[in-house]
Amino acid sequence: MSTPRALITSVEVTPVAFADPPLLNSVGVHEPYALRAIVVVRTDAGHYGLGETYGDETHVARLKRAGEFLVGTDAFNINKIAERVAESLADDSGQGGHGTGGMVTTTSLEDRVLSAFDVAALDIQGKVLGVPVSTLLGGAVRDEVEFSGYLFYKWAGHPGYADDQWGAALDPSGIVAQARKMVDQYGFKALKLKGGVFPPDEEAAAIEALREAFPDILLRIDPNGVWNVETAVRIGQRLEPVLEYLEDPCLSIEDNAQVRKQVNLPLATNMCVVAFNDLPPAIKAEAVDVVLSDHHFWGGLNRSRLLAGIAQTFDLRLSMHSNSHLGISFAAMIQLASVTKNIDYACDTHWPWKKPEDDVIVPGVLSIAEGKVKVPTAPGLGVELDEAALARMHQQYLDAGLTKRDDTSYMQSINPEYELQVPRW
Ligand SMILES: O=C([O-])C(=O)C[C@H](O)[C@@H](O)C(=O)[O-]
Ligand SMILES: [Mg+2]
Repeated sequence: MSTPRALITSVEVTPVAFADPPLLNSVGVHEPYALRAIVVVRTDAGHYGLGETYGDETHVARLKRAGEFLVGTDAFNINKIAERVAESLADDSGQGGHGTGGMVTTTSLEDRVLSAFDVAALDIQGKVLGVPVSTLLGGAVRDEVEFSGYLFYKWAGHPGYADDQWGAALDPSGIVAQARKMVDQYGFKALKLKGGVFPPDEEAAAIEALREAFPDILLRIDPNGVWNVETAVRIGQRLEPVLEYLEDPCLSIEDNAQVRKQVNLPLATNMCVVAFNDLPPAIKAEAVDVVLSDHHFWGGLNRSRLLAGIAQTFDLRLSMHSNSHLGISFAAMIQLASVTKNIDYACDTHWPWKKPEDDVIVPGVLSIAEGKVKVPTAPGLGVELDEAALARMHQQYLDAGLTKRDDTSYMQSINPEYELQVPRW
C-alpha cells in the first residue's frame, strides 16, 4: 500500500459572526455578535478539512498569510505544516488581539495560528483514510464526552435589542433560575459560574444558592484572576465545602501558588498556564492542580495530546476551557476529549449560548443530552460544512461591523464609568 498523501491546493479563511447574549465577565460584557474564523483547506484529491478559531481581524490576517504558505504541503505532515506556519510568522511582531477579549493574553502566537490548520489536516487525514479523528489520535477511550453548564451573570437583553430567551441573571436567584433552565434542557451534572463581575461575597452567595438548589451537581467558580490573594483565600475557604474546583482566583502563578497553600480545593487555570513555557514555573511553584486545556491556543489536537502527557507526568489534572464557538470547534473539542484519558472533569462549552440555527455545519450531529455529547464516528471530525450557512454567517459578520472582540469598550459604551482593574477585589 502506498503512503497516503493529500496535497493542499487552497486555504480559505472566512470570518463569521453569530448572535451572542450580553454575558458579563471581568473585562466587560459580550457584544451582540461573537466572531469566529472558519478555515477550509482543500486538497488535490478533492477532500476538504475544517478548522475554526478566533475571528479578530489581526488573527484572520495571520491565518490567511499562513494559508498561503501551506499550499503544496501534504496534509499528512503536520510537522511540516507547523514549520510553514512558523515561517509565515517570522516577521510578525505578535501585536494585535486574536479574540479572547484581552483575557487570555500570553498564549503562543505560533500555536494559536497552527491550531486551526492542525485540526483541518486531521479532518482531511480522517476523510482520506475513512476513520474518525479519534482513531488518528490514538483511539477513543470514551464514546461520550461530558460537559458542564456555563453560567453567566447577564442582562435581560442587549441595550436597544429585545430581551433574549434567558432573561436577566444579576443575583443568586437569577443564577439559580438560569441554572435550572440549563440543567432541564441539557442535563448537566456540573455547573461553572463565570465570576469576577460582582463583589466576591455576592458571587459566593450565588454558589451557595446553587448548592442548595442542586445538591448533587458539581460546582465551580471562575473570577478570571481579578481577586487578590487575601480575597481569594477568604472566598476559597468559604466555598471549600461546595466547590469541585476554584478556577483562576488570581492572575499570576505566584499568587495562585499562595492561594493554593491556604485553600483546601483544587485550583484550575486557563490564565496562568496557557503555553508550554508556563508549565515549568507553574509546576515548580505548585500553583495549580488542573490545567484547562484549549486546543485553540495549545497548538491544535496533536499538541494538546502533548500537554496531556506532560500533565500526566507531573500529576496535573486536565479539564477543558471554552470561548464562544461553533460546531467545528465543538467537534474538535469532542474528538480531543474522547482520546484524552486524563481529561477527567466535565469540559466547558459555550454551546447553549448560541442559537441552534447559527452554525456553519450541517445540523443534527452534535447535541448535549444528560450533560454529554456522543463522539462522532464518521470520517474526520464527523461534521460537514454547510456552504450556504457559511455565506450567510459571513454576511452577518459584514453587517455586524465588528472587527474584534472587545468586551471592555462595549461595556464602556453603555457605562462610561466602567474601568478595567486587576485585581478588582
Ligand atoms: O474560563 C474562562 O476563563 C473563559 O471562558 C474565558 C471566556 O472569555 C469567558 O470569560 C467569556 O466568554 O466571557
Ligand atoms: Mg477560566
